[in-house]
Amino acid sequence: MSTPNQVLASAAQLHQAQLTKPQGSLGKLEELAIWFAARSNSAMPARLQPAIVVFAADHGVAAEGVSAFPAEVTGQMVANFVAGGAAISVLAREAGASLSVVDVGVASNYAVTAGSSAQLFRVPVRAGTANLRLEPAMSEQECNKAWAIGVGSAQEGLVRSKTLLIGGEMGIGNTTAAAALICALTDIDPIDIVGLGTGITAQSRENKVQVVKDALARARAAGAVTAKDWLMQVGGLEIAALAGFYTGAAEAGIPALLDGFITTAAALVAVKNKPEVADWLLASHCSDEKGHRHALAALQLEPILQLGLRLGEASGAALTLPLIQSALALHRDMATFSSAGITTK
Ligand SMILES: Cc1cc2ncn([C@H]3O[C@H](COP(=O)(O)O)[C@@H](O)[C@H]3O)c2cc1C
Ligand SMILES: O=C(O)c1cccnc1
Repeated sequence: MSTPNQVLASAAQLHQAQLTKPQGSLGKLEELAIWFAARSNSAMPARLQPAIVVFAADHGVAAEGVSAFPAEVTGQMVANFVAGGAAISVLAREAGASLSVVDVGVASNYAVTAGSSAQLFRVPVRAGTANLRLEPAMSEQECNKAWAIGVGSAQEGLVRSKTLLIGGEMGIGNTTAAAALICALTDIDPIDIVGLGTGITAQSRENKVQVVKDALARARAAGAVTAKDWLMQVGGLEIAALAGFYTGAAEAGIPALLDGFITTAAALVAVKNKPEVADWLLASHCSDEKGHRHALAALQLEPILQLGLRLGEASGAALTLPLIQSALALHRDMATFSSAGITTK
């Protein structure tokens, strides 16, 4: 796996010091330019070519009443992504990012219209996971298959010539799976991680906490130890694909921008499985889902934005793109003190 280039980072830092502004006055934007310089082939990184890939799958645990919406919404939203009407459809267009949808396990039938705004790949590993409260969400083989689809999505034609990869997700019930994974991999109590997802009531949340506790106890008794063990026990097919996606991005030396709670849970799995993946991850925002900030802290990631979002789909990552592109444009295009003839002390 390649590592970020510290020589380019130092060159970028020196360049920042010469731009016509007080030192450090562009705050986090300066850090972003230096971060990308270390991960591109140049101290002056070009405008990013972002690719958004949304992984979709269903969750057997939806039968436990853990979501405010029925499971069929997963497939219906896939159709909405393809038709161009979802939040991520709009935001991808605004940001000039390509949008692809990968169905790794949607259980319901859904119809897609021709003349689509997003490319759809139907490669279901199985029709949704099993109910993770009662049994392993998937087999080891299914988990590896979903993971491999994610790796392939980060390395093959889908993202050719792209310089920033963004993973998104759609899967009714997936905040339950993500919460269980975060608890398992950080040892934080479900009370502090389980949130309201699509907007369940406080009473439903109590049930959701219990579902996560039961799943963790069951998986622990079944001998779950490694990140991949936990992923097959209490994860989801789209979460496995996302973990593979981040791993594939890191292996290809392409930075990946995280979105919300679920993508961060997948990143945690990828990093616990292979710590070097962390070098290629950037956090876009901190969502309103209760445990997100804990998951980001476990990855030692600082989010760029906090807008009270709780949507997923890659929406928070897409919203961060204009800021990142601006950071790079400032780095490339601002005058230096000497070129502008501005005196310093
Ligand atoms: C219409 C609609 C669009 C969405 N887009 C993303 N999610 C988000 O909500 C789901 C997770 O929440 P929970 O665990 O409570 O089911 C995921 O599909 C996530 O991507 C949506 C949810 C709905 C209902
Ligand atoms: O933070 C997220 O990604 C999120 C939160 C609630 C529901 N769906 C996604």
